[in-house]
Amino acid sequence: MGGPEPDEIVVDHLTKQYKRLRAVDDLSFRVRPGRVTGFLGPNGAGKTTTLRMLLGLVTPTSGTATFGSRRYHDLEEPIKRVGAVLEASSAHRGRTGRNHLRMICKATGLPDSRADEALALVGLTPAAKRKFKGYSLGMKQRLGIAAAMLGDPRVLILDEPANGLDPEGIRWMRDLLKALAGEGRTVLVSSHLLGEMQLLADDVVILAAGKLIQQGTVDDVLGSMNAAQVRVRTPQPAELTAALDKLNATVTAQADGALLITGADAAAVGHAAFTASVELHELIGERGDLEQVFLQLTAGKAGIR
Ligand SMILES: Nc1ncnc2c1ncn2[C@@H]1O[C@H](COP(=O)(O)OP(=O)(O)OP(=O)(O)O)[C@@H](O)[C@H]1O
Repeated sequence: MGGPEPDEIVVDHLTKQYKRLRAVDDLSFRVRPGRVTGFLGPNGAGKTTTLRMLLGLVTPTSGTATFGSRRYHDLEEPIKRVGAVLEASSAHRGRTGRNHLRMICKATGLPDSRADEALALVGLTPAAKRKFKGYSLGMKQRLGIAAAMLGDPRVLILDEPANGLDPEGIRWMRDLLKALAGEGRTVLVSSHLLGEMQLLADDVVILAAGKLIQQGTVDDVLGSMNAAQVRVRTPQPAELTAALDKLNATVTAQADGALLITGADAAAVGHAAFTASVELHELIGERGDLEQVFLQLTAGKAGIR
């Protein structure tokens, strides 16, 4: 791997130890600009802790989390480099959305005009003069993104942004994040909504119990051996199972008499059957979905720690 680009997120041997609990355990991965990267893991996997270390809100026990090669606190004008939405945005209840954003502009030296631009970006212009206490959860999420986008940052970090959104809101969020990545920004989104990630993300980083389980493009992760699933019918199930055992594939008998095989693709199963002179009546390769891969990858690692 070459040196990092300035807008690349680089997590390098990052560890956070809380007394007896190692929330993040020697974690290394990179997040590239111009793509949406899904940060996935079961509850308690360490996603939020990692994002907080990136943003300088939690001090790592060891290792580093940087933008290019600079820590958040070492960035000049961080509001123009990195935008973050860590939890449903909070604002003073009696303040309007626009005034909330204008106050952030004032505090960070941005022109007031950015408030209205950011409101327009997230479709909140009609609610600009409404008070925060009257905002729905979806509107609060939008306001949080508007705040993160005030400085027009090249890197955007969002922790569970789809929480509380209705299907239309989720589609809106997906389109916005894809468009922002399309402009060359780095977009890192944590979520446990796997179906949504499959639609949204280009790359995924999968975490369980503080450790990296897998990283790659969504296509690669889905296409990985564990995702492949093959459905077979044969009058010689015992012989086929014995032949597949040598490939370390898992064979499960289905209620309808078919065998479901994971850990080998259709070509490997066909070849094993041919070599062992096993007659096949049906051979169908099926692609797993991200949910399935995720469950396989994190199986047994997601327990209470
Ligand atoms: N300040 C803290 N002190 C002690 N333990 C903590 C602290 N913050 C987080 N933890 C623990 O670290 C582990 C990882 O938590 P974290 O919130 O990073 O996970 P997560 O992947 O974001 O999970 P979730 O999806 O549930 O938010 C959890 O077991 C959590 O209880």
